[in-house]
Order: sequence, then structure tokens, then C-alpha cells
Amino acid sequence: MELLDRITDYLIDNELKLATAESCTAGLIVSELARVPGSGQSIDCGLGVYSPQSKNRYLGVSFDTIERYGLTSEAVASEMAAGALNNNDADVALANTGIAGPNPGDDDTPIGTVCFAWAFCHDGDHHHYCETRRFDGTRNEVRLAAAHYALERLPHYHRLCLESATQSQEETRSRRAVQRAIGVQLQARSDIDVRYEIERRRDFLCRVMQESGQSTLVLGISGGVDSTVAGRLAQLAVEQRREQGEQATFVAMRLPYGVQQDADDANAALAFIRPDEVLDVNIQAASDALLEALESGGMTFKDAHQRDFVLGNVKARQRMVAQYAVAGARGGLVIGTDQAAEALMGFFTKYGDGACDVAPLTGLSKRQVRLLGQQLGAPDALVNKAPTADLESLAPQKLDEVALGVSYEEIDDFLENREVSERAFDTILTTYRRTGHKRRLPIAPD
Ligand SMILES: Nc1ncnc2c1ncn2[C@@H]1O[C@H](COP(=O)(O)OP(=O)(O)OC[C@H]2O[C@@H]([n+]3cccc(C(=O)O)c3)[C@H](O)[C@@H]2O)[C@@H](O)[C@H]1O
Ligand SMILES: Nc1ncnc2c1ncn2[C@@H]1O[C@H](COP(=O)(O)OP(=O)(O)OP(=O)(O)O)[C@@H](O)[C@H]1O
Ligand SMILES: [Mg+2]
Repeated sequence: MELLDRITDYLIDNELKLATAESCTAGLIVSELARVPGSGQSIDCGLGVYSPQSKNRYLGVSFDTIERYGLTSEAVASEMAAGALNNNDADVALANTGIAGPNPGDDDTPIGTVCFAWAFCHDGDHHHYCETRRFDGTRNEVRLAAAHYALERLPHYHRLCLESATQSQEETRSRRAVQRAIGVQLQARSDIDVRYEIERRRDFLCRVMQESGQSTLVLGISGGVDSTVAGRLAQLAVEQRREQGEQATFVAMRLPYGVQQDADDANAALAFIRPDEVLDVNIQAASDALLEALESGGMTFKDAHQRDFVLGNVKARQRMVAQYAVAGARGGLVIGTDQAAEALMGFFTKYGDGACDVAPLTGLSKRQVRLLGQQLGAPDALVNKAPTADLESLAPQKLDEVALGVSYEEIDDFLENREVSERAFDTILTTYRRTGHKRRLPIAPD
């Protein structure tokens, strides 16, 4: 009785209600516990489930599990416990399935083998533990020993369940704290007033022009949503400057490498932006010439893929060179299109598209950039276009999400401090840390 008293006290003290799913003990666990006066308040039910059919019918144990792992298996015990927990008003479920003897089971499982499962529901999460034990003795000695063993181990596994729940709560808390801190660092916000953001960012461009004494804004228009939005903001800013009596011009640049596959999108973006001026500069000759000069200077590449990747970054830097050439000649500021999603992932070419004088999209998640585009009246096809850096000639129009290994939805959720999957969190955090050098000034001695 000492064990039964102790377990009853434990259940009452911890406000636990028990359900059992018993195969070889066939109700003995509940029956034993019920010997203790007052134990009833901690018992919801005891199910005796012998046949595979009843295990399936009352507990939802799958026939596939039974076939694959055998009736006497921890897999079956675990599904029995899950069924007992789900189908009843209980916080803890005990399950067992075994060979009490005297006849052996259908397979080679030795007599006296019992598989156990303990399942707990804590704060809505389920925690499962399993064990397999072998008991000596006659059929009924095995059954009683198994029933007592299931009860005896209950406090142990309940404590493990509480420990792991606390641990995962702390982990979740600290993960969310990391997420929040990075969001703050990148000036991300979970909610924005779209109209206000458009005005604020347009006015910001005007202010920078005024304070820097520069009269021109310069930006490459790719046909992607970032340059579409930044380009329209730039055009609105120069128009506002002109309304204030100042001289101001926006120079939009087409910067294809050879023939751009999505040239129609670039043209649609220009039609929407209505820039003061358009310059069309093909960067292929300059990019290829640099690669060829490197190679004739003795530079070699590991393989064609590496050569193509390096050429991709050369293209991005060539675009930067072209934009700065125009800015230099016109007293202009080069606009960068980096937003918080790309900043978080360091997904830009250092001193390529990452180089700029002014970054009006800072802090916006990708979906927020799209919202600004929509509000500005950009064509839906551009607003919703799948992002591509489109730098690799061997993989034209390769989607950013393929290269990043995580979706923009997940990146945006991370930035907007919403819950993300563990996998996404880990990928994002690893990438964020690895690319920290791109968000900082060059490493200097002090
Ligand atoms: N810890 C560290 N501290 C200081 N410097 C460090 C460093 N680790 C690498 N570096 C240096 O950084 C340089 C590599 O950086 P980088 O040249 O940028 O090259 P990398 O990051 O390798 O490539 C740029 C990536 O950005 C993507 N991208 C580029 C342009 C536009 C877009 C888009 O979304 O449109 C995306 C592109 O597809 C590619 O995956 C190397 O010189 C390397 O040694
Ligand atoms: N073919 C191109 N022509 C002109 N500018 C380009 C071209 N490709 C890239 N750029 C410049 O480099 C920037 C970075 O490219 P990125 O792909 O991140 O932005 P995007 O194309 O505007 O939008 P998305 O990321 O949705 O594709 C562009 O915003 C644009 O200013
Ligand atoms: Mg793009």
C-alpha cells in the first residue's frame, strides 16, 4: 500500500488526473490505485484494451504501427498513451503492452516483457516517455509488477516533463529576445502606417538632398519591387523639391547585363515611376572585360560555378560603378535599395548593390516594401514579383528564396517579431551572424 498511497498523494498534490490504457495489466493499474481511499478524485478512467482492434477503436493506435513495430513495442505503447490522453479528461496517461505469459507472444518477444508509455499534457504540450522492462514470475505476478512499475515511475517522468517544459519556455523566451534585439538593430517594425511611411521616406530623401547640397538622385531600376518602390519615392522627392523652388532631378538607370530576361518588368517599372531621365547602360562589356583581364593576369577559378558566382558580384559592383559615375558628374546621390530583409540576411554584394549614399527602404520587411508599392499604385505584377538578384548567368532569374534557404515570409516574420519555426530561426540567425561584416565599417586596428 505504501507505493499506492505515495502515488495517490503525488497525483493529488500535483493536481493530475489519470487515464490508463492497459493491455497486459487489463485495468490493474486503476484497480490497484482505487484501493486507496480518496484516489478517485485523481482518476478519470482505466481502459482495458487487449485486441489490436480495440487499441485502434478506443485509442486510435494505427494498424500500420502495430504491423511495423509489433504489438509489444514502445511505439504501440506510446500511441496508446497518446490516445488515452487525447480522448479523456486527463493530464497523465499510462499505457502498457506486453507478454504476461505463460504462452510467449507471436514473435520472439520473451515472456515477462512489457513496454510502457507515460504521457503528460502540460500547458497544452504533450510529453511522452517510454521504457521496456522484463519481469519474472507467473502471469499474475508479471501483471501486478508491471502495474506497480507504471505507477512507481510516474513521478520520475512527470518531473522530467516539468523540467523540459521549463527549459523550452526559457529557450523560447531567449530566442524571442534575440529576435527582438535584431529587429530593433535593423530598425524593423511589426506594424507600419503605409501612407505615413511613404511620406516620411519621401521627405527624408528631400531632407538629405537639401542637407548634402546635391541636386540629383540616381538609381538602377531592375524590374524588381525594391527598385520600383525606391525609384517612385525618388521621383516623388525630386518633384517635391521642385515644388519648393529647388533644382532636383531623378536619373533612373537601366543596367542590364547583355539582354535582361525580365526586361519587360524593368520597362514596366520605368513606366510606373515616370523618372525625369532614363539612362540605358549595358554593363556586360565592362564586366566581361574585367573577368578576362583577371584571367589573363593569371587568376584561375575552381570551376565554372565559382567563376560565374564571382562574375555575379562583379556585375553588382559594375552597376555601382556606373551609378557613381553618373552621381559624380551630376552632383547626385546614389540610392540603395537595401531593406531589412536583405540586411538581416546580408544578401547583397558588399560595395556592390550594398554601396550607396542614401537608403530610403531601411527597416522595411519585404512585405512592407510590397505594401508601399501597392499604395503607390505600382502594377500588381511588380508588387508581387518573386525576388531575384539575377546575378548568375548559369542560373538566370534564380529566386532569392532558393539561394537563402528560407522564405521571405519567414524572414519577414522574424523581423516583425512573429513566431518562426525553429529551422527558420536557426538559418536566419546563423546567416545574420555570418554576414555581420557586411553591415559594419571595414575592420580597423582600433
Ligand atoms: N567575417 C568577415 N569579416 C570581414 N570580411 C569578410 C568576412 N567574411 C567574409 N568577408 C569578405 O566579404 C567579401 C564577400 O562579400 P561579397 O563580395 O558581398 O560576396 P558574397 O557574400 O559571397 O556574395 C554576395 C551574395 O549576395 C547575393 N546578392 C548580391 C547582390 C544582390 C543581391 C540581391 O538580393 O539582389 C544578392 C549574391 O547572390 C550572393 O549570394 C569577401 O571579400 C570576404 O573575404
Ligand atoms: N538589371 C538591373 N538593372 C538595373 N539595376 C539593377 C539591376 N539588377 C540589380 N539592380 C540594382 O540592384 C539593386 C539590388 O537588386 P535586388 O534584386 O535586391 O532588388 P530589386 O531587383 O529591386 O528587387 P527584388 O529583390 O525583389 O528582386 C536593385 O534594386 C537595383 O537598384
Ligand atoms: Mg532583383
